[in-house]
Amino acid sequence: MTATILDQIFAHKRTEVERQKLKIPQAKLEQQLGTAPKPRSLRQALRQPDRISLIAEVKKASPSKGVFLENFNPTELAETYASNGAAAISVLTDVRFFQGSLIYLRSIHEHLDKLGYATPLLRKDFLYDPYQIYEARVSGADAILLIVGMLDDQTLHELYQLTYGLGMEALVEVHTEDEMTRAQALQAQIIGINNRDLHSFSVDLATTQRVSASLPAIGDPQRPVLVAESGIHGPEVLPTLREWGVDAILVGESIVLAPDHAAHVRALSQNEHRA
Ligand SMILES: O=C(O)c1ccccc1NCC(=O)[C@H](O)[C@H](O)COP(=O)(O)O
Repeated sequence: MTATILDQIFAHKRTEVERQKLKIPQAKLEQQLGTAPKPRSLRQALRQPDRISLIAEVKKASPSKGVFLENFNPTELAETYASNGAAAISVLTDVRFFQGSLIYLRSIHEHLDKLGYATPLLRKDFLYDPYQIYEARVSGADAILLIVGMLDDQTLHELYQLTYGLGMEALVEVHTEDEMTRAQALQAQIIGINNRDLHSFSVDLATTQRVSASLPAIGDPQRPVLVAESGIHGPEVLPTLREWGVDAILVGESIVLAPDHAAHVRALSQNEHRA
């Protein structure tokens, strides 16, 4: 049987993490916690009564589509996002398949901090080991991604607890109704529904509507912050997503491919409506 790209990503991630642990042991990361920047709340940034918030992604490449941006400048891109209304910024840190880096996360944090932007940063990667949560925290992440489909319940629970224990928040990503049940059992406060099937890469926006059906009703204080992820091209879909109770969208490809990044970020961020 041939390994899918997702299998290859997971296999390589394990090698990468083990190699990294030899370079910088976890104990060393733990020592750095005292001087790491204080995390900002992703949840607060995303739940706005009058609009759908934008998490804009710093995405140079993807395993399904290859390189999007040849002249890729992560700090410049993040500045464009922050200055044009993005509520939060997702930074892909996977090296091999997305051409991302933890160094980008650190430099974006420092750059935005210098400019006075407090936009929360999400470490977007395939996280399965506590080591990666410490790495995220000392590199300036305010939140991390946990993909339910790649974790057993015990690991999911442990990583979730560690994340909040370190002062960060987790975007808990699901793609199916079963995964949503597991995210709800975790009492996840921020749930992302990925419209992209990570096995076939096919994208269907209706996944958000279908998979969110079991959440508490819109307006119920128990309802988690709901993020629709992937496959969002323009602001024309925002009214529909609003009807489905979506609080935020996570967008990468359509922003980095837009001829004018700033204009596209503004178009996706400025969608005020009556609360
Ligand atoms: O983007 C991919 O092709 C991909 C392939 C395999 C695993 C994950 C993948 N993407 C990660 C993401 O979740 C997206 O980067 C993110 O949701 C933004 O999606 P888009 O707006 O469609 O770039």
